Amino acid sequence: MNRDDTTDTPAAEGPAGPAAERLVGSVADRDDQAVEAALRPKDLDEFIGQEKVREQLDLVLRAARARGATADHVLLSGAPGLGKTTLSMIIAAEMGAPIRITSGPAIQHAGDLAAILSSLQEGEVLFLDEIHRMSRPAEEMLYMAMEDFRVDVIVGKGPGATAIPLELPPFTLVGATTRAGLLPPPLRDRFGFTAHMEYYEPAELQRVIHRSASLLDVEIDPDGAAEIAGRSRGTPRIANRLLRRVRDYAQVKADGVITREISAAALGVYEVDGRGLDRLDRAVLEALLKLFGGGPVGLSTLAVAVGEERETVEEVAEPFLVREGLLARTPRGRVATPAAWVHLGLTAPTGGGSGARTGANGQQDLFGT
Ligand SMILES: Nc1ncnc2c1ncn2[C@@H]1O[C@H](COP(=O)(O)OP(=O)(O)OP(=O)(O)O)[C@@H](O)[C@H]1O
Repeated sequence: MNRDDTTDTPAAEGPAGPAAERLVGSVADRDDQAVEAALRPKDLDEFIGQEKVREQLDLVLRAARARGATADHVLLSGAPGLGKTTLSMIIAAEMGAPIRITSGPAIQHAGDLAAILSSLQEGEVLFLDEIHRMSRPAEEMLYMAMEDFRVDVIVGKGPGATAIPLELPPFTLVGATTRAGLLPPPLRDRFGFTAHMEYYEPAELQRVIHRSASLLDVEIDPDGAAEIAGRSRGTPRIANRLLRRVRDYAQVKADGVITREISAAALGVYEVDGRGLDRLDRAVLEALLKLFGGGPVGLSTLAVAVGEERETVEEVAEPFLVREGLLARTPRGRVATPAAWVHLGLTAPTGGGSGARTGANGQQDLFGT
């Protein structure tokens, strides 16, 4: 199948590749890792936004505490940087339990998982990031561990192999995934509580920025925070990263106080525009509008036009452009929406010549009639 044929929801940016190096990339870089620990909310009251998730989780944890029991297993899904790791640490803190952190790709053999599980303390929280990337044998071992707090350790090979049952202390598994749809149903069904984390509203990000600014001892006014929030792509990690770059600018070019003008000027230097698009996002949109009249155009052609790999365009630039309603993936190729023309300050061509107007399969009315 031609991959231009995709009309599905784009995947979140993956952990590797160009996404990891962008100022507006949602995956943590080295710099983020150094400061994130200091910025993480420590309990549910401090955790901003995600009201429903917080309310439901609060009930789950309170009930478990009242019963003197270990909390149910929790599955957190959502894009990178929305607070899954933070929430897992809060779960442990609220339960007064230690936490062990690992990830699906780190568990390649069932034996790796058996070693971790067998060393857990009673009530411990095991945070398994990217749980959808665990190996199959480990996944199957996890089924039994989650349900019966027991694993079968296989000793030996071939016909002589024997399974030695091993009892585990009760523990809480917190699984995190950017791709809940990739989890096999038997695994998904073993979580007692599942929460989907949504992108944050600008007002919530503004609160995140104020909180982080105060922890970093940076002076910021409400307009300055609003300006950063509007460019943070709904993601607290990006908001915190942009805040740090704006802080640098405010210190070097001004008196250290972050205002709307300072935020806009600083993020202008880093080529993050008013809506959070960066150089690559805008290059893709510009090519689509200026070279192809708004489309439809195939992904490969678009990628050549911007001098990038098609995977970079598809996985790094497009998800946000689609989410923002600036670009649509149609069976005939990529099409710019009216909002894309407005955002770049360009005028959509009139008449029937534009691909955007003549686009097929339900896209004809993108510009209205
Ligand atoms: N609700 C929130 N309130 C305040 N800060 C938040 C919130 N959610 C996330 N953050 C901040 O954003 C940063 C990234 O959060 P976190 O590492 O928990 O994201 P994640 O979803 O686990 O990302 P990944 O999937 O890449 O592991 C943290 O430093 C944290 O301080």
